Amino acid sequence: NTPFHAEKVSHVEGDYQKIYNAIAEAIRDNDEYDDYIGWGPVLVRYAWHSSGTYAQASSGCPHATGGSFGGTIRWPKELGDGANNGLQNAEWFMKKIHDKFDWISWGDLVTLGGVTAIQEMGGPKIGWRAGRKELSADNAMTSRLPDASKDADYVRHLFARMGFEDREVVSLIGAHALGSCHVYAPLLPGQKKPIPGSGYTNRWTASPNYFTNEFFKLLVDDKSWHWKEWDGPKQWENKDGLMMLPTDMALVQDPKYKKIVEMYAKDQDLFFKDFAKDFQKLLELGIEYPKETKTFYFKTLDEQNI
Ligand code: HEM
Ligand SMILES: Cc1cnc2ccccc2c1N
Repeated sequence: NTPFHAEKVSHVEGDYQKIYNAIAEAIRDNDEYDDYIGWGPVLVRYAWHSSGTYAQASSGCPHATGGSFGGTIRWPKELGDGANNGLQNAEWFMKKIHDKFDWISWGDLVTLGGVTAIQEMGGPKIGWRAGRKELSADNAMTSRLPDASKDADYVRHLFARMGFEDREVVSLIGAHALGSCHVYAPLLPGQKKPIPGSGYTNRWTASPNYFTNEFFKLLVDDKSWHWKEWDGPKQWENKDGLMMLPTDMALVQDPKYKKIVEMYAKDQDLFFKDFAKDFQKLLELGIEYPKETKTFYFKTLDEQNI
């Protein structure tokens, strides 16, 4: 029940490595974005949001829908979904890359951006396959992405719709070691009025632009979590002013999720191995690839001495 068939592409790994390098250099050269968190985290969220609209075939809907295949997150209807607040910035960043490499499909570009960001922030190598295409705005998907105010049962159900089980859900949400939450999205160059973010606020982790298992350690080791006293949406806060969303804290409120959080808090290598597999699965939801399609593993800038 994969609704979309990837096309056989004419470009080779080296061509995509050039785009990887352009994205990676743009991340490195614009490090002041979002108070020096940089562009990495929002590009990861952009790739995840373009993919997380996927729904398996169900009694309600006879065939699978959504996912990253058509690059439909670019269309105002999908990008304008409240859950995507702030991702206009990622779109602005990626348009500048697409101007230089207009041969790549938007669906491939968005997911390649997520892979590049994870690897350039010290994360594991993520396998990536080309062949997504451009679908029109009437394929845009809304109100499929998760609501952060909910509990563990809601999270389990929402990710089951995408075909993920408990261990995959926990590893994927481990990406919340990265980046921040924003009442208003960071200003773009020349922008006067900020656009709304998710409405949550955050002081970030100690290393918001390095991919680590710190999210899990914070959940397990820190005993100071309490409800934040403020007039914004309910969220948790610890003694250092760090935050957790209700759906983050749900991962240690639910006994099954909690066992997995403790496992990743103790073993960063295991987290990296699982995340690499699960993030590729997320970015490829709903897509069938020709059997001879090669999986590319890109080199980081450091590995190329660039
Ligand atoms: C229950 C599931 C999830 C919920 C409710 C959720 C919710 C959120 C919210 C509210 C923000 C703050 C956005 C902002 O204000 O800028 C955020 C940020 C982020 N999310 Fe998630 N998320 C979920 C799962 C994921 C997954 C699966 C990934 C990736 C694999 C991910 C990656 C990120 C990243 C990297 C950021 C930081 C973005 C930035 O700093 O601009 N999240 N998430
Ligand atoms: C420590 C922490 C917890 N939750 C988050 C949710 C979204 C974005 C960033 C987060 C983050 N740095």
